[in-house]
Amino acid sequence: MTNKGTRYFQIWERRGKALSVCVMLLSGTDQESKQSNSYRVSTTALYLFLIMHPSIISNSPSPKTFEEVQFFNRNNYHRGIDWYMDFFPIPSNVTTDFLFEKSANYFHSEEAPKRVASLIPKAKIITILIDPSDRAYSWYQHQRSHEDPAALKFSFYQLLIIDGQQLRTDPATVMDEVQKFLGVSPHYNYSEALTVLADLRPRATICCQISEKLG
Ligand SMILES: Nc1ncnc2c1ncn2[C@@H]1O[C@H](COP(=O)(O)OS(=O)(=O)O)[C@@H](OP(=O)(O)O)[C@H]1O
Repeated sequence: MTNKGTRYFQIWERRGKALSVCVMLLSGTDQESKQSNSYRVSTTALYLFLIMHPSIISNSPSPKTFEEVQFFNRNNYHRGIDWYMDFFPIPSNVTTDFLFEKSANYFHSEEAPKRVASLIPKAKIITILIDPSDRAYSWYQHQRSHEDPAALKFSFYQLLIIDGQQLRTDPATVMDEVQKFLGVSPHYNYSEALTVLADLRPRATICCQISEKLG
């Protein structure tokens, strides 16, 4: 635990806040895109379902960071635990150990996991994963609705999404789809050219088989 983490933890204990705070480190699947990788993964639905529960309390919105607290990933962390806890106004008639917050950018922050581990070692963390192609399509439609120039330039019909697992186990079918997508002719019969076992052999073996077949 860092010195700062230790100090915060002592303050935390002094305040008697021995609470289980659930920090939602929300995740999309596009880890390359730092801007968008935690959006469109159904966080709103989960958030709304959680706050329906009478024993679960979420943070009050932060006007500065589009409602999310963004405590663990940004300089807000240096404002201290009191600043953070002020986002959790617990009504006097409610007793609960279940507080949570979701801040989409925690997922790809390098600092956030370390800080959470220092400050709330028993935190429970929820991550949502969705199919990357579903998520990509959702994000694309979202960007178009906000008139993002890049999204408006391309139709989704210009994009073919390949299942990487299927490419390993059933490459001939995938290559049929690729040919159809490209509109290339003549149709090349990959079934005859490739004989790849459908089980999960080591990649080197599969590559060797393909190379041998392609000669
Ligand atoms: N009940 C339920 N369960 C699971 N998913 C649901 C549910 N309700 C809505 N949705 C879908 O959530 C998608 C929006 O995700 P987010 O709320 O994370 O979007 S945002 O980042 O806050 O803009 C968005 O997905 P797409 O419709 O594919 O874009 C919503 O349809």
